[in-house]
Amino acid sequence: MAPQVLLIKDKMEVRIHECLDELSTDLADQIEELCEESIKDHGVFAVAISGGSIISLMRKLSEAPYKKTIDWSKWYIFWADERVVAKNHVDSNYKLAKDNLLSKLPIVPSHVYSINDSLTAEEAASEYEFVIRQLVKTRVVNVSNISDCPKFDLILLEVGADGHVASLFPNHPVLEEKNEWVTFIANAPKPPPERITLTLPVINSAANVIMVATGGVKAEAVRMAIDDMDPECSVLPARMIQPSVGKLVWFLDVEAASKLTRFS
Ligand SMILES: O=C1O[C@H](COP(=O)(O)O)[C@@H](O)[C@H](O)[C@H]1O
Repeated sequence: MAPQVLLIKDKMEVRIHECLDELSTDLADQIEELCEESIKDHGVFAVAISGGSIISLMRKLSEAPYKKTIDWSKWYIFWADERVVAKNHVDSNYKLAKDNLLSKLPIVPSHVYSINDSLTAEEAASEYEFVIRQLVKTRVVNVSNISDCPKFDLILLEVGADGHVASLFPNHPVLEEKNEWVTFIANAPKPPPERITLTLPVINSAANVIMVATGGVKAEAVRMAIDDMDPECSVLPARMIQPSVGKLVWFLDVEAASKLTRFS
């Protein structure tokens, strides 16, 4: 069954699915389409991924037809955020993606830019920003036309039940960071406390952002991120994702969409 599609603004679309299998297929179709556009435009596809259940929702990419039809040699993988733990730790976003997705795809190993797990949070954030800066210089990662920020071809985010995305948590000073591309926090309200994250200006400079939320537990966060709100209402990180030039597409299941006033 085709998803119900709501067009909220010219650059924002919400796709609501009856079941997770349908959502996964639609997500894989959308990623393949964006990948083809990017490769046609500038020869590569630079993607930042997140942790959480979005990784299992991306699983169709490792199945037919996508595994054969996608040009994996042009993919460059980054992380929107990482927890400060060893790469083989159960909380590592790298481990989650490696075990459940990347190990099943023919991505060139040297195109996988994971965050250094042998450094402090501060050092790892600054090293990751340096790595991205080098890749912007060589145009593996594009640069924004309106700021000096990197312009990832796609950033994939999952919304937490509290409205956080990447490691940008509600009411946290990290939301104010305007200068760094990558920063760190030491006190995340969700464990583990130490994390490294792309900042809001970088996420909002992407050519495309996909936000995923599934399950009734996320319905309130989704409502507060998408519905018309009183400007006095506290601003949720998920609502602060508004690409300046790029496109934003939400992938929801009916449970996560259930509190949206526009959804019938
Ligand atoms: O901690 C994280 O959480 C989000 C997803 O939130 P969840 O509570 O639904 O698991 C994830 O996307 C992010 O990358 C991560 O570090």
